[in-house]
Amino acid sequence: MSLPAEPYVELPKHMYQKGVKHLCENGVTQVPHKQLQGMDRSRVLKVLSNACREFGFFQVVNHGIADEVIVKMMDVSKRFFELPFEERQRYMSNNLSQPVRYGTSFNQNNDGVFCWRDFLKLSCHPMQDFAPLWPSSPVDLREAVGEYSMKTRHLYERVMDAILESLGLTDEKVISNDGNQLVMVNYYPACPQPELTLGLPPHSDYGLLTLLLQDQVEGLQIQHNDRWVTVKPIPNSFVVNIGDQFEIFSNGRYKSVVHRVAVNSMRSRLSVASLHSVNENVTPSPKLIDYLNPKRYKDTNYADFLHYLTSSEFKCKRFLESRRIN
Ligand SMILES: O=C(O)CCC(=O)C(=O)O
Ligand SMILES: [Fe+2]
Repeated sequence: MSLPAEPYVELPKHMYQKGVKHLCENGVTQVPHKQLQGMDRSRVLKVLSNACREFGFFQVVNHGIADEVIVKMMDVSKRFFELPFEERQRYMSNNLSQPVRYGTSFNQNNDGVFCWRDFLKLSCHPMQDFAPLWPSSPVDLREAVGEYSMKTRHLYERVMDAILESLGLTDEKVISNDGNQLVMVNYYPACPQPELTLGLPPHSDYGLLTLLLQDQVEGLQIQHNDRWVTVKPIPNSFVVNIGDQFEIFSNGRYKSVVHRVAVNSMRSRLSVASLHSVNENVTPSPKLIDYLNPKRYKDTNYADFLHYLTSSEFKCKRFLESRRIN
C-alpha cells in the first residue's frame, strides 16, 4: 500500500526537524513541501508517527482530492445554512442516532451543552442507504456530499494504512475495513461576544480518525502542554486527528487530542468533518501489548460510549478516562 503523495504535516514548534524552516509565529511549524519531497518513505512515516504520538494531529496537502470537490462541498454547505429556517427545521431531532440531523445554536433544546454552532450531520456509509435521506435542498447537496464523502473515505483509508504502517501493523486489517462515516458540517455564526462562548467546547472525537476541512477563518484549537494551539488554515488541506477508538486500539501509543473551536465577532466560519469509526468492539492491538506496555484500556464499543454520555461521569471526565485501566 502506498502513502498519499507527500503528506504535508504541520507540526507544533518544538517538534520541528533539523533543517526544517520555521515559518509561523503562532507556535506551529510547517514542514515545507520541498523538504518532504526529498524525504524517503521511512522518514515520512517517522514524521507521521511523531505527529500522531505527541500531538494527535497533522495536516495533509497533496492528498489528491480535487479542489473542485472541496469548493462544491463548502459552497453547498454554506447555502444549506442560508435556507429559510422552516426548510432546515425539517431535519431537527432529539434523537442522537438519527442518520440525518440538523441543530442550531439558537434553539438549544436538543443539546445539553451550549455551543455557538449550527450543524448538519449526515451518515454516509453505506451510501445507497443514506443518500436518499440527505436534504433535497439545495438541489445539488446530495451530489456534492456523495462525491465528497467518497473521496474523503478513500483518503481516510490511505492515511489509515500509513498510520498502521508507522506502528508496524501492516497486516492489521481489522480497523481499516468497513466502518461508519459521518460527515458533520459545522457553521459558526459571527458572535457579538466571542469571549463568552465557544463554537464547540473541549472534546476529543469518539472514532478512529477525523479528516477536517476548514475555511480560511481561524477557530480550531488543539490542547497541547496545557495551552491552546490554533491550527492555521492551509487552503484545501485536511486536518487529521486521532480519535478515542484509535488511541485505544494503539494501546495509547497515538493520542486522541482534545480540541475546541473559538468563535469571533467579525466572521462566520465553516468546517466539514469526516468522522470515521467502527461499530464493533475495539481492543488494544495484542501486537502493541508487552511486558513494558501492559494493556492500558478496556475493550470498548459504541454501547459503552452511549452509556457514558448518559452517566454522571460525562460531566467530570473524558470518555477515554473512563476506559483507562489504571
Ligand atoms: O470546526 C472545527 O474546526 C472542528 C469541528 C470538530 O471538532 C468536530 O466536528 O468534532
Ligand atoms: Fe472534534
